[in-house]
Order: sequence, then C-alpha cells, then structure tokens
Amino acid sequence: MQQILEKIEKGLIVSCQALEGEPLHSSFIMGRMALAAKEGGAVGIRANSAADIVEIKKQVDLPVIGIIKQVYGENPVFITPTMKEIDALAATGAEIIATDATARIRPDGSDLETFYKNIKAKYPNLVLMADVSTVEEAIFAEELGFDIVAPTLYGYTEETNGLKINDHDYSVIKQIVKEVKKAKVIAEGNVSTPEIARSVLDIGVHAVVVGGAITRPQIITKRFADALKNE
Ligand SMILES: CC(=O)N[C@H](C=O)[C@@H](O)[C@H](O)[C@H](O)COP(=O)(O)O
Repeated sequence: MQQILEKIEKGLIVSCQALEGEPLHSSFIMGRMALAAKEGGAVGIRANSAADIVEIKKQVDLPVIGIIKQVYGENPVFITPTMKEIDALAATGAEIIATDATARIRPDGSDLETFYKNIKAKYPNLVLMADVSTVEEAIFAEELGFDIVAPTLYGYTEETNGLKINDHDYSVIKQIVKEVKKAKVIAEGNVSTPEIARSVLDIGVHAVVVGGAITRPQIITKRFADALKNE
C-alpha cells in the first residue's frame, strides 16, 4: 500500500470517465485518454467500470483508482454501492477502489460501517478510498480505517447540494486536511483549473484528481463557448 501511495504523492490523478450517453462513452477512448494523461504528466488514473479499467491498464502502467457507478432504484448511493461492484473491481487489479462513504444507507440496506467491515473481511489488503460529502463523513471514514478520503461528493448530496470548491473557497478541503491525520486526503471534485490544483496541493492534500476539466471535451468546449456569448 505504501508504495502505491508514494507513487501518487503530490501528483495529478486524471479521472477518465464518460458515462453512457456522453459523447466519449467507450473503453477504447478512455484507454487513449489515460495514455494522453500519462504523456501530460499524470501519476494516476481514476476510472469507472471494469471494462474501462481493463483497457486503461493495457495502455498505461499508472496506479488506477477504480469505481463502478451503479444506480439501484431510488437509492442515492451510486459510487461502488455494493459488494457486487467491489468484487468486479477487485478482479480488474485496480490498485485503489473508491466507494461512496457518505452517511447514507446503501441499496442493500447496510450502513457504511457494515459495508466497510464486509469489504475488509473479504479483501483485507485492498487500498480503499472514501468518497465523502462533508468533514464529518471524512472523519468517520478515517476512524473506520479507510486509507484515503476525498470530498468527491461535496455538492452532490442533499445536504451539500449546490456547493462546490472554487478559486476563493477551499474551506472543505482545509477542514478535512486539518482533521484527518492518518488517512491520506485527496482533493477531488471541481478542481477546474491548474491554479486551483496548485492551491489545494499547497493546503496539504496528498494528491489531486481532475476529471471534467481535462477529459470531458463537451464541458471544456462549453466554457469557451460561454465566454464568447454577449451578455
Ligand atoms: C459526483 C461524481 O459523480 N463524481 C465522479 C466520481 O468519480 C466523476 O463524475 C467526477 O468527474 C470526478 O469526481 C472528478 O471530478 P471533476 O470532474 O469535477 O474534476
């Protein structure tokens, strides 16, 4: 585990994700996206789905944070929500597996503590990353024993709806870095410019994940197109 954490230390992890319905939805394209990220200096890749991870691993030798986004009915927990997704990710050889670590009840009726213990019982050596939405959830995830915590879901839960980090508000990251000492803190979610990436690294996070600002061309294009509109 130490070796994996050292490989990503102070570096950029590029999230290469295109869901069904997005223009670049394709394992082939995500593999090439990962290659481009590596050429640009990424030290790790975050990816969604076993198929994408397998293809990415053919293209690059970087550590991969694997997730499976799966919606079960009305339940709001969608990032690696059950053991079924953990099993599928473990089979890909992803070096790190991330899961929703919010306080919400999961689709199978379990809470985070039960889910964490079940994962550890089955896969004691997995490096686990907690995707949280609040400082309290980050503290709890560390207490449980998660190796990494990240505010990936800050702004994406009922409680935090509409919030996001930006170039004048890094308070959630600052607080998590202050409170979480044993687990590594990764900045993830709305790191939309190189300047923000640098600023959050300087706060003391272990690494920075950037997704849409690098790998979702429809979002990048919109930022430019919007800047040209007369208003
Ligand atoms: C909330 C959620 O579903 N986040 C997902 C988690 O894997 C991805 O869709 C994000 O792209 C990723 O977290 C990186 O964030 P950003 O694209 O903002 O740099």
